Amino acid sequence: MNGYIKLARLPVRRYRSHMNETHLEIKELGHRGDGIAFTDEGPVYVAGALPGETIRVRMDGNRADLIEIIVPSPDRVAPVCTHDPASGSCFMQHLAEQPYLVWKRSLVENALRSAGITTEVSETVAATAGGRRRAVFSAARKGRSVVLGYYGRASHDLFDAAGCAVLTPQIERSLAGLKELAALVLPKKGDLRVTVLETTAGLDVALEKAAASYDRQIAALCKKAADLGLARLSVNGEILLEIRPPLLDMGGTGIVPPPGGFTQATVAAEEALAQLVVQGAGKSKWVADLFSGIGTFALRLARVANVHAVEGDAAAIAAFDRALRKPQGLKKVTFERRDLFRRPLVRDELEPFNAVVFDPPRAGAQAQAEQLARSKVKTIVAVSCNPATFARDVKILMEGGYTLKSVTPVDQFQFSPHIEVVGVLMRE
Ligand SMILES: C[S@@+](CC[C@H](N)C(=O)[O-])C[C@H]1O[C@@H](n2cnc3c(N)ncnc32)[C@H](O)[C@@H]1O
Repeated sequence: MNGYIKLARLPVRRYRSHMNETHLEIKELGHRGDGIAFTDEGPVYVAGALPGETIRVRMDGNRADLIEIIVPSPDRVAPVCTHDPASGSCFMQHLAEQPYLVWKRSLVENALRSAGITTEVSETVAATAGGRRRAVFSAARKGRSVVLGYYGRASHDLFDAAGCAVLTPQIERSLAGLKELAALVLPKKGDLRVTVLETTAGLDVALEKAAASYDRQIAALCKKAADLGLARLSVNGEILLEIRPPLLDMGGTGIVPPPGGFTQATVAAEEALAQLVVQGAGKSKWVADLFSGIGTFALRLARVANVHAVEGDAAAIAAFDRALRKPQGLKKVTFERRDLFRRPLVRDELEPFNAVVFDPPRAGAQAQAEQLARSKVKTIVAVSCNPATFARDVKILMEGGYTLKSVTPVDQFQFSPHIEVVGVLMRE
């Protein structure tokens, strides 16, 4: 009778999950960073587990929650930050640096293999030194307090970013003040998007999805921004305060990016990618830089070649235009705003260029790759943040007669499953 009462009082979920406990041996690391065990029922994915480990888990369909590590991997290390590893995208803090960089390279190798491309992939360039100078946070009310941070992995739980180990020290130090700033304009529903960019003039902060009534807070927002020593503050696309122009140095050319606009997340990655791009373009006299953003590559390429930059975002092109108005010692630079998904540069338009660089968003550049595959352009440098669409686009180019000369992964989002990649192709 006593036993029955005890059992009846057990929460049903705990009782059930106890029944689902089992042991697994992890054999592989998946592309999202999960350990994979192979069972009679198929593969089982376990977040936080590493190949070679024997673990006790609670099964949940083809996933399992890690309860205990019975035999740890020699590659397991202590996480560098105190946050729950499920917060943000820093899932891979438990893997030592060397096997981590090898895993990152395997993400590119596997994507190429899936597209039927076998090629040597260079070692991953670790480009995380100095920390993330651009970070996008969410801010929302949680009970009585305000949280400024990241969403957990596949969850709606917002984790506070305080103490985040992957940010630049300046951004990390500013988090408490930025939270106070965000609290002034939190929307009633949903969350505030807070983009922070460290520039040579200080932090450039863009708040988006702010409460429509933010007008009433303008004085308080400006005071807070000045107290925090921000270079610039924008709310819902409107620049409220610019104490100093938030300047970035793009290989010797100064540029003020649009509020909240795209930049590479770390200076180290920007420099590594740009170096691979400039090297890849080689001695080409005329280079097209497609999906050029604010000119991260174009401004560096223009030191040695004539450049035509093409970008879809009006604010990015306007910033690029402003940067060009100051004498910079650059070769001839032209630009156009154009939607390259709908209207890629066609074969005849590609004719004048000896080299083409493209760096599209995650969706890739299929339409542009199809045009390039029919072109006579000698050198193509494909830059990507998505190995799957990179492989698809490279395959299109190879089917059009290009030879893949090199593939280099660049790690800018430390501990995450994200990887940048640069491929150089030539028509021989
Ligand atoms: C990954 S970013 C690269 C930007 C730049 N190369 C850099 O490194 O800073 C991709 C760029 O493609 C632009 N973009 C997105 N869709 C586009 C489209 N359909 N046509 C043209 N540009 C587009 C974005 O605005 C963004 O600037």
